[in-house]
Amino acid sequence: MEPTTFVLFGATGDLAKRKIYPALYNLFVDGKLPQSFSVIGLGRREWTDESFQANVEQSIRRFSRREADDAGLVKDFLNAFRFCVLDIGRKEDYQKLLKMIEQRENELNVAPNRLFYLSVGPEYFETIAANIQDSGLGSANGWKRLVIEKPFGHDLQSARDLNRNLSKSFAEQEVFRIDHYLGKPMVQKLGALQQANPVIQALWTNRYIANVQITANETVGVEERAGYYDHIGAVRDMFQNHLLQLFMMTAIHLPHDSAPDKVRFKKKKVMESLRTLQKQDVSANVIRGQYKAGSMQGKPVVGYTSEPGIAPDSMNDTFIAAKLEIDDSYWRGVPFYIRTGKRLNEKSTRIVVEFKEPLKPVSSSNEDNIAPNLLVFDIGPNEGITLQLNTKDPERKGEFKPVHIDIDLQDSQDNVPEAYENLIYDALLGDPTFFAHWDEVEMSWEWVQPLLEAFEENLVPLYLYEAGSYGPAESDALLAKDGFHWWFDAKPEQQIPNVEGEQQYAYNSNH
Ligand SMILES: NC(=O)C1=CN([C@@H]2O[C@H](COP(=O)(O)OP(=O)(O)OC[C@H]3O[C@@H](n4cnc5c(N)ncnc54)[C@H](OP(=O)(O)O)[C@@H]3O)[C@@H](O)[C@H]2O)C=CC1
Ligand SMILES: O=C1O[C@H](COP(=O)(O)O)[C@@H](O)[C@H](O)[C@H]1O
Repeated sequence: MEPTTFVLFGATGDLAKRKIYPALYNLFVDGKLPQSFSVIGLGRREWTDESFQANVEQSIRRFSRREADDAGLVKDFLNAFRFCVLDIGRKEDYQKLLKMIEQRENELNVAPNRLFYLSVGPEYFETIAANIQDSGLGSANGWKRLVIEKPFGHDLQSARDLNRNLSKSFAEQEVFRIDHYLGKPMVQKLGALQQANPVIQALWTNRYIANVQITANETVGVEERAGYYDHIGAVRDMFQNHLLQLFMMTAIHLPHDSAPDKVRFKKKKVMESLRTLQKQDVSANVIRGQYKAGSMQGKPVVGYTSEPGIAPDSMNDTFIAAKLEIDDSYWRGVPFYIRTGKRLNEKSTRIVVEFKEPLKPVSSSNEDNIAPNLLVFDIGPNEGITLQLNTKDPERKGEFKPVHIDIDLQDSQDNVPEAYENLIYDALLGDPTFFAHWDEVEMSWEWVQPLLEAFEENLVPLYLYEAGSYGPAESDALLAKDGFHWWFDAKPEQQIPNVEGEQQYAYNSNH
């Protein structure tokens, strides 16, 4: 890996503390940082190198996956960190930064490869990019990269404006747009599972698949982020980015050679074939919800509009479910149901692929128990892959019963890199595969824009759902219209027959 100077805007902030420093430390322990590596932290706070290093040390002790108990190792790691007081709007501060970086590069005798990581509010992205360009920070004789956090725009127009402005200073191949769902280990495996398994490849079409369900349910409410969330809602916070990225990663058909350009090209193809919704069609295909008071794990919780900082008459969405259709030869006729929300019954991010049931039309009475084959990718909080098949139950007159084959990934999970580790590592390597290309971002906003307008104009009802439930009943009805239901919601009538204690096949992925 090439020598790199990691220039971190927002080095005193929450994201840096909780995610970036722990990720860097884990990479360091795993020998995945460049031999020659410096971090220059930036912020307005009057930190010194020493106070910066002390803050980083606290962060890695508290949040990193790898133990920070080897004093020598921790010292070596912290030695790479320097701090520069900088106000994003002050041009002269960038000259000071340039001198400091050049001095570090000279000390270490390394090429001026600079990775600028913007862990600051989106209102600063354009100013920072322009100042990097104007100050000469971006015109040294090495590579430069820009890593930016979400949100990338507030709607289609603002995203386009932002992109146009950033592209004055950074070319598309230099911009690494983080979507942390793309860094999740199971999401990174989706493509490989398809590429390396002809069985999956062969089944990945409308000939065999009845529908696909993508869920990202959360138990948390708005937390302390009222000011941010009340203007954003589930549609911008999760759906436009994370959920549509999961959708693309599920629907792509990958060639064996998965060079970054190919993956991105295939994702773009999916978005190009995605049937667009007109504003007036949104309410038939999209369910908008907001949580009301309820209970979470037996404890009462307030409704969204009673949360601190939220207007009592807020119409903001804390839940969204949508039916998407892809108009290409692979997926025509296969609905993709996508949902996400806060204050739901459980934290789970999951993709369920439900297969068609060719046996059903010729079934006799003892086949009533036949459940569809399902392929389930659990993305979080636990990773796993499960295949639901049917077998015969010798104790019940040979009735059919479903069994689960669990691909048990638990043993190997203790040391699985976290999303930010994967993404920072890729950014250091310059591998853009798991970052959002502008085309994907733009097409996601294009699809979402009619939803934003329909929400704004109240063309879509806002359904209230009880905190601790699985969202509004209308989200169930969205699937019921097509003869389907959400899998794995703990509603008794929708549960698959209990297979506990019955024959199960467990394969450890290490075997
Ligand atoms: N926190 C999280 O879990 C997540 C955050 N994000 C995104 O990451 C970004 C950062 O979030 P987060 O760390 O939570 O935010 P914080 O509010 O905790 O930190 C903001 C950072 O920006 C710096 N900053 C603000 N204004 C200026 C300025 N004028 N000049 C220089 N530095 C400035 C602050 O430094 P100082 O005060 O020292 O000037 C601070 O380091 C945001 O875009 C957020 O949306 C994305 C996903 C998750
Ligand atoms: O980006 C965001 O993601 C989190 C959920 O992330 P996860 O990795 O815990 O699934 C969400 O809580 C937050 O509102 C959103 O901004």
